[in-house]
Amino acid sequence: MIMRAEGVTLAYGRTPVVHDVTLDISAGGVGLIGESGSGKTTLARAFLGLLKPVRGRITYGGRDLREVDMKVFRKAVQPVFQAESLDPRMSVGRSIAEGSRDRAAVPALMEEVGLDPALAGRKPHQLSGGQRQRVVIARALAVRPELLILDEPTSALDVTVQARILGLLEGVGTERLLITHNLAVVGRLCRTSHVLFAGRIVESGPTEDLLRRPAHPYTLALRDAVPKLGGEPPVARGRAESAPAETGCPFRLRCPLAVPECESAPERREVAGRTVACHRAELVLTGLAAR
Ligand SMILES: Nc1ncnc2c1ncn2[C@@H]1O[C@H](COP(=O)(O)OP(=O)(O)OP(=O)(O)O)[C@@H](O)[C@H]1O
Repeated sequence: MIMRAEGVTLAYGRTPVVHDVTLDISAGGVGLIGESGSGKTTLARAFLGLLKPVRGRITYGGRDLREVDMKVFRKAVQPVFQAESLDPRMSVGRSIAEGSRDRAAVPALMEEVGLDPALAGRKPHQLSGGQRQRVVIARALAVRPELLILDEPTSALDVTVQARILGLLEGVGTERLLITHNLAVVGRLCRTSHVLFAGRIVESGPTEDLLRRPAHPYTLALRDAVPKLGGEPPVARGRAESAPAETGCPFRLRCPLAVPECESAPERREVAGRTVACHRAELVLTGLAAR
């Protein structure tokens, strides 16, 4: 295991937005899936050491992040955010060399991510969106990190370019935590996935199982939104506008299967090889819920 969140609660000021999250970043890729505002980026920031938990802890190599040498950590764990994060005034070659301070390595890195080294002198706006995203990946790889934390690395790209970037990431081999609202993306890159709703993990398990047979109605709604690659946020039978419930199951006001029992918060429990927080998981698994 590379990193771990143990009972982590994260807040901005006094407002908690991620609640009691426990998850391991282990080999094979880990996906964090949820719609806009579910807390994915907030959790990514905590894994990058940019936001401190108000409860629980984040560990790296088994040690609390607060005790880890940040110089070592900052190289080992690299963010891959959207290409808009590139400095517009800097040539892409300089951007790539920024972390490693090794200009000589730039051509090889550019080739590694499928970019012509002749483009090194260009500014980001002189490249296509897909090329810019490759620059962001090359910049992260320049320091030979142990783990990449990828936040919606392909959502700004059209579907064919998106597929090529996913192919590139598949080939890179560095361990990854991948954040996305798109289940199809984690299907390619992550062995294990966690589904986040309103700052809580509602389902965790092998990505293949989550995609094939979701156990939580929210995962089901996300999965059924998959054909709209990079498209709109998922809807659960037209009730997507409802705010999360403050008591009981947070999804219950949007859930087509909600019953009075859902007014009490469901415990996380093991069902069919995954961990799910839903009173109705067995019903979802039978497939009846999809009709
Ligand atoms: N700097 C901030 N200050 C206060 N609240 C914030 C801040 N950043 C995010 N939030 C709030 O925290 C919650 C989670 O936001 P977060 O950006 O983590 O979600 P997300 O799942 O990554 O969404 P998206 O896919 O849109 O990026 C939201 O309610 C958001 O409004």
